[in-house]
Amino acid sequence: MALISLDKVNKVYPRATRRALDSIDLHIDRGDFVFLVGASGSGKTTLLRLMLREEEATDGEIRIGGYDLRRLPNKQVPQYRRSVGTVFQDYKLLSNKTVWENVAFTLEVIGTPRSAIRSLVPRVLQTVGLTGKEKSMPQELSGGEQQRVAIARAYVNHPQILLADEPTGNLDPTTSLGIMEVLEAINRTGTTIVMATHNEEIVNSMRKRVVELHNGKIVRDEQHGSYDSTLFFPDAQVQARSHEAITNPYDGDATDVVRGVTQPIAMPQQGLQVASLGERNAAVMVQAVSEALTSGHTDEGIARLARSVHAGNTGRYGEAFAPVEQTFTWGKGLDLDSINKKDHADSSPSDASDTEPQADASLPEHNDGQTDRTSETAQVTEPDAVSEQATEQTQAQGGTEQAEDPQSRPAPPAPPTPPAPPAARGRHRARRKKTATDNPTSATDTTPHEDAGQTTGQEDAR
Ligand SMILES: Nc1ncnc2c1ncn2[C@@H]1O[C@H](COP(=O)(O)OP(=O)(O)OP(=O)(O)O)[C@@H](O)[C@H]1O
Repeated sequence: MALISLDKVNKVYPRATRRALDSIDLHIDRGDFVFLVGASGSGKTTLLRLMLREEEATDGEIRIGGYDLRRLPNKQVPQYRRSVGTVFQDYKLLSNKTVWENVAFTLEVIGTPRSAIRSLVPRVLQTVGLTGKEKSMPQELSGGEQQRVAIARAYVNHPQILLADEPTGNLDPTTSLGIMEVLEAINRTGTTIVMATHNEEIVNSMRKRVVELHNGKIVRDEQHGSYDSTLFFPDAQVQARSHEAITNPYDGDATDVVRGVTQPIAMPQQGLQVASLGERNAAVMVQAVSEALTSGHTDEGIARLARSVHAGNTGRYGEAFAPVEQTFTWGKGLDLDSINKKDHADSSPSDASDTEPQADASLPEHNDGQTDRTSETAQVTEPDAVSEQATEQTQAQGGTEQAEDPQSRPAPPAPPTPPAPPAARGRHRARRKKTATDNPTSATDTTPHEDAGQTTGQEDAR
């Protein structure tokens, strides 16, 4: 039975003149990775909000992970949401807490002991490339950094499902690549991911299942799909790009579609001395994602995306992205040596070495075998010692310090001019949402969620 089942779902917002969702039938199996695509206003966010039970369907059935959302009493909604991680473009970080505290708070709410939190938070932050930013407040972070905190918070409690609404919106290609690396690693731990996106390069590179919405209806549902729909925009350019996305880019023939299917990673159990369910979930998840990112196994989709980023592809719509060489890389990241090697190795196009880690990404030993579980409501603050240690570690690795000095980098090549979109595709033009990057106060003004994966009302009582 599918983990996510929607049957004949309609959604009509109050005062709306048409259905935001119209007779949606959608079934998603456990462990799937699904892209939701479609023009602005086609219903992607509405679909995600129904799955989170932020909105209720007007008609139809929604069953997710054993919960019947149409009949779920409001008092059980927070419990349901604990099994769903969310990464939405408005970040939903706790504006009055540091980066450290934002991640720690999520762990704290699921019952992770303080000792484990102290051990886990640095590892989580390292995984998402935020070592050294522990003491920063959300409003002191860039949009990409805020998004990474949101991802860190979303995955630490090992959700069954992760809903992501344009998690790479407004971010440069390299940062987007890092986010996709982490999402792909999370998916390989068994978490089902549903991600709405306008990012053509990501969809075409990853070759996951693609569900396209148009005026609230599902008009396309393809395994290993591409971004472009030839169904509604059957012009020659769209058709050619769609064919190219599936059959050609960079690494051979269509059989790569099959090779590109991600293999699940074993969730590590050994060597972890755990005291509580919350601690076990968080520790296992953090270790699994870290190992997925540092294992040397590169997912084919991520490798294609890395090559696409390296090639300077900015997507159909040619957003003015910063060049790769000027962008702080994280996750496995890209480094110039690998890129240069790749340039000279086009004779072996399936080589995925672009995405090898730049530095020793091995994690510190996990030594939190303590069982001194503290009160679930204990305030977890950022230990200076750990923070300083993390900063020193970053400096030793030449991480942020080096990357933040663009002067030391060679001048980047000018990115290629993207093709102008055909007139018929105007409705699919990538849309810039207003985010914390555009308006520094927007992240801080966001209404918090009620549960652990998101902001909860509990922190207000602190
Ligand atoms: N709270 C609301 N009240 C009334 N109408 C809404 C509301 N939220 C969304 N809509 C409408 O529902 C339709 C679907 O919107 P939705 O945000 O789901 O689209 P989307 O595909 O996510 O768009 P985008 O790509 O721009 O984020 C649109 O016509 C929109 O105007």
